[in-house]
Amino acid sequence: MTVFGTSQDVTGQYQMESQMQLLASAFQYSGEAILITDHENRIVTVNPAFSRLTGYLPAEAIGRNPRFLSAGRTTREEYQEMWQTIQARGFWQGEIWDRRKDGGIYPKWMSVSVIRDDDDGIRYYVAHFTDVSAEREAEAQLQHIAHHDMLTGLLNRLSLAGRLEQALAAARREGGRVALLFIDLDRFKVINDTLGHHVGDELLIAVAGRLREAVRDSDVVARLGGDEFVVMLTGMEHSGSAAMIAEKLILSVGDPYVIEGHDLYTTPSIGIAIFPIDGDDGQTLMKNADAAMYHAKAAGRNNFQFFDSRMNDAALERLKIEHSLRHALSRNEFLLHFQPVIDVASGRVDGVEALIRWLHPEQGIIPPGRFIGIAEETGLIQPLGDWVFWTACRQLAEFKAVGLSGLKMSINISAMQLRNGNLPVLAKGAIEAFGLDPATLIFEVTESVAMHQPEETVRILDQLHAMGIGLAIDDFGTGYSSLSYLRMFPIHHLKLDRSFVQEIGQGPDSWVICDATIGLAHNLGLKLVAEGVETQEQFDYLRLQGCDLVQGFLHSRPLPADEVIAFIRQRNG
Ligand SMILES: Nc1nc2c(ncn2[C@@H]2O[C@H](COP(=O)(O)O[C@H]3[C@@H](O)[C@H](n4cnc5c(=O)[nH]c(N)nc54)O[C@@H]3COP(=O)(O)O)[C@@H](O)[C@H]2O)c(=O)[nH]1
Repeated sequence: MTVFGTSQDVTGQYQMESQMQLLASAFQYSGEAILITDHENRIVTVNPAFSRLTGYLPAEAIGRNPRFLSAGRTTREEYQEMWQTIQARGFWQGEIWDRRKDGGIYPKWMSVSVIRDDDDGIRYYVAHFTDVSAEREAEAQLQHIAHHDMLTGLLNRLSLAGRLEQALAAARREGGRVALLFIDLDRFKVINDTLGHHVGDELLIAVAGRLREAVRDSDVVARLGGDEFVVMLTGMEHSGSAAMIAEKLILSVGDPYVIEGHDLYTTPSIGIAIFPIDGDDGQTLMKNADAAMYHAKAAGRNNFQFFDSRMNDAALERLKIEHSLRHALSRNEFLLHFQPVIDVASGRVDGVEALIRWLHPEQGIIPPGRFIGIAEETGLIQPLGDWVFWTACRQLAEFKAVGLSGLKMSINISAMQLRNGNLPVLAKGAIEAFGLDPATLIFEVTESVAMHQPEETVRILDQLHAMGIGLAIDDFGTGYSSLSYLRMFPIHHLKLDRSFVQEIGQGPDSWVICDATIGLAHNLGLKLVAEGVETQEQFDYLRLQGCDLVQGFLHSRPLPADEVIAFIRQRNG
């Protein structure tokens, strides 16, 4: 069979068609929204990704000018610049804000290209775009993290430094004042160490909220880390305004907190430095506010202090002590002195209180008032307290060995020692190692430590009591004792703080607290020990009121071991 016909080469057409199909699929399935407009910028077509992103179907978009998508956030100038670039270069890329059909606005990253005809006239504009909200949110979050404290949401140290520089620049220009209030929470470490970091964190969040509420929105509140905060005040007429705000912060932060069922208390110590009086730059002001804060701590905490140039010497001194304290234990620089406790009725020495002394190689004897607080804040009180305990027990065994059997040894126990759970084990070890009678050991816990976390204190004191160890509440009258807890503590002694003893004879009501405390102790079946008895008048009054035991310079200062042995032998015969 013969076939006649003509043939034509369709390869080019075929290639063109398959190219078109490929482009159509790319348009159809592109993940990026694509919108094509004609030379008058009327929408000719949109792809499915456009509808998914904007919410508009093709029929709702075609024929319209794309400006209907605008969120109204991109400025007229920005659009003008975009069009100028498109006309001049045939291409533009950038970010603009649009609005979806549902009203939601979003930033989009868009590229616009021009397609020209054979005569170089504009035929189409092709725009590709994607929603970049997620990227912008992530960036904003990173910015937030970089400038804020993650726990409390307050500004961080970095942002504070920036704000401080701005405020100082404005104050220099306009002749204003800037106050920095450096705030450190008193005994926060105890809460953190005893109730755990999650409770400590909640407390910091609550404190941050109170600080924020106590000042104006325009004032800056920042957390530097740990329990350190800074409030920066601007636009003050005089320094008195900073004092008023500090007072307000003390009241607000000092109110009780209820966190995870615990009633918690903390107070702030605040140091104030003011531009231009206390420093000309941010760094100096921060350093001076910090020094003033340490001064507030030293002045009894829960107060504020203005910076004074002499404070830098004190801050330096504190730093030096903290530094050398870290090595003092391994260098064997501590020793114990013992202050006799006198039985009022018999006049005999009933026991002694172990009091630590630091024999500093350059400064000589440093009293505990200058380093116990630092040891508590730095955590060094734990090894130091263990050393005191062990050394006092060894000394008690030596007292017994030289014939002073039955003598009692009172030992001060810090908050951290009380709560870390190790104390009963340590006590058992020492009692066994030195063959001590547990009843000759008396642990002294200050009233504020005991009342800070009373349920926990009861639990630990119960364990020590069960071992036969005697317990005393120290500095009684200076804290805020709840009588119901006092009844629950398995204690044997109340130690009346020396500030009340020293008031005896000083005025018409000077005896009231002494009398009431003696009465309270006896009603609870406890012995009352009066501390700091310095005069015969104080002693006579206390004896008359039925005080059981006294301790003070009238009878003896704290003495080294050999001297206290001689004192007891002479006194007890
Ligand atoms: N956690 C520990 N704390 C301790 C330890 N050793 C001491 N301390 C505490 O340090 C504070 C100051 O103690 P110190 O300088 O030793 O003063 C004691 C006495 O010297 C002083 N005192 C005694 N009698 C008088 C007096 O008649 N007048 C007067 N002005 N002061 C006197 O009182 C201090 C004893 O106080 P107290 O413990 O409350 O009985 C002090 O708080 C110590 O507790 C330690 O090893 N661990």
